[in-house]
Amino acid sequence: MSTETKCNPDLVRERAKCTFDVNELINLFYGSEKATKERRHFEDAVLAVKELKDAIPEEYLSHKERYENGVRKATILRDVYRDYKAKHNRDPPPNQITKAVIKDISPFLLHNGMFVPTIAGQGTPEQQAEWLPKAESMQIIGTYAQTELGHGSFIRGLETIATYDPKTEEFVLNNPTLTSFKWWPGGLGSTVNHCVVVAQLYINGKSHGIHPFIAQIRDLDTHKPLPGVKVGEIGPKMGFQTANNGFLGFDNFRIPRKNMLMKNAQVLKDGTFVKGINEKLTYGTMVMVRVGIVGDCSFYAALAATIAVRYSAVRHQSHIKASEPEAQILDYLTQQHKLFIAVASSHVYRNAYLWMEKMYTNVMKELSQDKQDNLPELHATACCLKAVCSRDAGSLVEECRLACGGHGYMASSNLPLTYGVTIAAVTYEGERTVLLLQTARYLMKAWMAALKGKVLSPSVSYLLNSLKESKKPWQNTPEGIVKGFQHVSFGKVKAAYETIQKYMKQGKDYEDAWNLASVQLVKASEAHSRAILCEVSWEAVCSSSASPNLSRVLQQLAQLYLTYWTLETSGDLLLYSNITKDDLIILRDKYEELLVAIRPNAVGLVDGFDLRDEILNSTLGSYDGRVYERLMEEALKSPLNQETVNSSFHKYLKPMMEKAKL
Ligand SMILES: CC/C=C\C/C=C\C/C=C\C/C=C\C/C=C\C/C=C\C=C\C(=O)SCCNC(=O)CCNC(=O)[C@H](O)C(C)(C)COP(=O)(O)OP(=O)(O)OC[C@H]1O[C@@H](n2cnc3c(N)ncnc32)[C@H](O)[C@@H]1OP(=O)(O)O
Ligand SMILES: Cc1cc2nc3c(=O)[nH]c(=O)nc-3n(C[C@H](O)[C@H](O)[C@H](O)COP(=O)(O)OP(=O)(O)OC[C@H]3O[C@@H](n4cnc5c(N)ncnc54)[C@H](O)[C@@H]3O)c2cc1C
Repeated sequence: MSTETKCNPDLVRERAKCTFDVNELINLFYGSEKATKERRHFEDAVLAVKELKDAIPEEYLSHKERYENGVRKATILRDVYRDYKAKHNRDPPPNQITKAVIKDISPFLLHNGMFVPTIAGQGTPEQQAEWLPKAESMQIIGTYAQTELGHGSFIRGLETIATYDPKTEEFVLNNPTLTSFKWWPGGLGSTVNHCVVVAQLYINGKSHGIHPFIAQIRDLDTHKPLPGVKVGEIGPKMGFQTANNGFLGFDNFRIPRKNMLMKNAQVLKDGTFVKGINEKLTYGTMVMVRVGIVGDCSFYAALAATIAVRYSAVRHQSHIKASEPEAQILDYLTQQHKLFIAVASSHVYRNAYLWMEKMYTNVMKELSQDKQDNLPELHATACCLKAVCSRDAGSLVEECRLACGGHGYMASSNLPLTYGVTIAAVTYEGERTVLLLQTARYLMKAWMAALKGKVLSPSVSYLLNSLKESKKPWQNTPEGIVKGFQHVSFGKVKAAYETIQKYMKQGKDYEDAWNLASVQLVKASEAHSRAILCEVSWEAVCSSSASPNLSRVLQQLAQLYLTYWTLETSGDLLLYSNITKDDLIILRDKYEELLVAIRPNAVGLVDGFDLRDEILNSTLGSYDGRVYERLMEEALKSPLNQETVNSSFHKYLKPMMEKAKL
């Protein structure tokens, strides 16, 4: 029997309506038919491992049990990765199967996501040769320990100290205050035995800024903290329950000189400090992860959209016309307005990620040739896209959850957990406002260069064009809208710059003027991000190799994104571009037409994300649409349903009722 015949009939009908080839979309989204095959093959291999299946839903486990189950599954998953590599002589293809296995966040996320990359990116060839084989094969497990109780954003203010002792050729690590304790690193709580510690380097009483050091913190056999190490877990959070975030403090803890990662700056045996070519290269891992987070945002938007769109196709409630049966809630235009932007945004973030990945790879290549010219552009762009995509993705996931009504509030919908995980990215790897202000620094410099008629980097060259060109009449085309967003960014950058100048003319120094203009600076960075997202995604759609049928739908999605944000930010466009009220009315109508045009393909579009049921992990979103059956099946797994009468009845309820009779 085919899967289709077991499906909810609404979903069968939806799939029959689809005007494009879903497999073509899947292959386009993931790169190629080969990439799809390899990814699915790997996912199959993981899901075939019986031990990775959970007996009961994670939510019924205690904090400790949940962590232990997470570690158990992460180690099995690690074996599957290793076996795949041994068999195929290459890493497994990019995939999201960890989400099907760990459900929440792996206690190894920081090992793979930051510990290994930091050794690779910040270590000398000798250090890489020493640490990488051990780390990659999991002989040692590590994390990235930077944030402290007192400082996360302002990393120059970190208080962990590494004092060089030339007599023994060692660094002495200390956390002199409570606020200097490391706080947050994933896996630190109970999992890792090593970490990259970011600390202030002192030589002969002189500070040399922050640098990364490798420290072994637990015994490899007993796992006990080494003498001089105080380490533990920070407790339950809004999400990330299995990430095992921890705290760490050192008391005169010695590590050899070779444990400072010295690709950028070095400390010689005699204590001579050799400065790197650019001290900000020490922040390299964060830049890489910020790029990766844009890709993650695409995944989370796709996951939430898949669940909410499928559910909305299955769910019937009320009537559009009294004479007709109860409507699928997906037929309400308000529902389409809530959901289709999540589908469209997932594609936008995916294209932005691929674009950023190219920029990242180019800059890394240039850095290996000691060329740094494009590093500021990479940093500025990664900061603002990470900031804007993570916040937007969080809001989209929450909107999808709300769009599922009461059932969206069930843990078994997987939308609450997904929200907790998605929204965390607004804060980690650089808090949103702080990162937008980094981009604003870059924009102010670009603006000053533009005023002097200098050539600007590609991502900000529109500032120069907008400065040179007189504003042309608004055009209600995608290209016209992209230009409009560039005008908004131009206008906001100019206004923020002029506000700083105004305060300085009033006698304020630059720093105070900056702070007074910072709300505008943040808005300028947001507008710059929106202009990039619109331009990059529209160009990607126009240059795609999709068939005419698919291309039409992808263009509709991209236009939906452009139109949605035009309407959302119409005040800005009225202020800074030549858009008129009439143009906005035309675009409002166009937006509604787009929702109606996308509607028949809604289920096909989310099927095109190719997220299997195990990854969705949702009663509401599975491929077959057996929503109500699954809700009931999951409810019956509650421990409270494993007994007819709970002991609390005899202990509390009955005595209470009897007391009440007296
Ligand atoms: C291609 C990639 C492909 C794939 C990616 C692969 C994997 C990733 C995949 C997915 C990701 C998902 C998960 C990953 C794993 C982990 C995530 C989970 C947990 C999270 C971990 C963490 O949170 S770790 C801690 C992160 N902490 C921060 O982000 C701190 C934020 N703060 C800062 O970065 C800095 O303090 C600051 C930038 C805000 C300020 O620095 P400061 O030294 O004070 O600088 P200023 O004096 O303000 O001067 C600024 C000048 O320096 C330039 N600058 C700053 N940073 C950089 C940089 N990184 N690169 C280059 N230049 C930089 C800045 O532009 C200024 O220049 P001026 O010319 O204007 O002076
Ligand atoms: C789930 C999760 C996982 C994490 N994992 C790790 C990890 O593995 N390793 C690690 O080292 N860290 C980790 N972190 C820490 C994370 O990187 C920091 O929390 C983050 O960088 C924000 O720093 P903060 O907490 O100091 O926020 P703060 O800087 O204290 O932010 C608080 C408020 O102050 C504002 N603010 C701060 N500075 C400025 C400024 N200059 N201008 C304007 N406003 C400002 C912010 O905008 C924000 O509104 C994790 C955090 C989370 C939530």
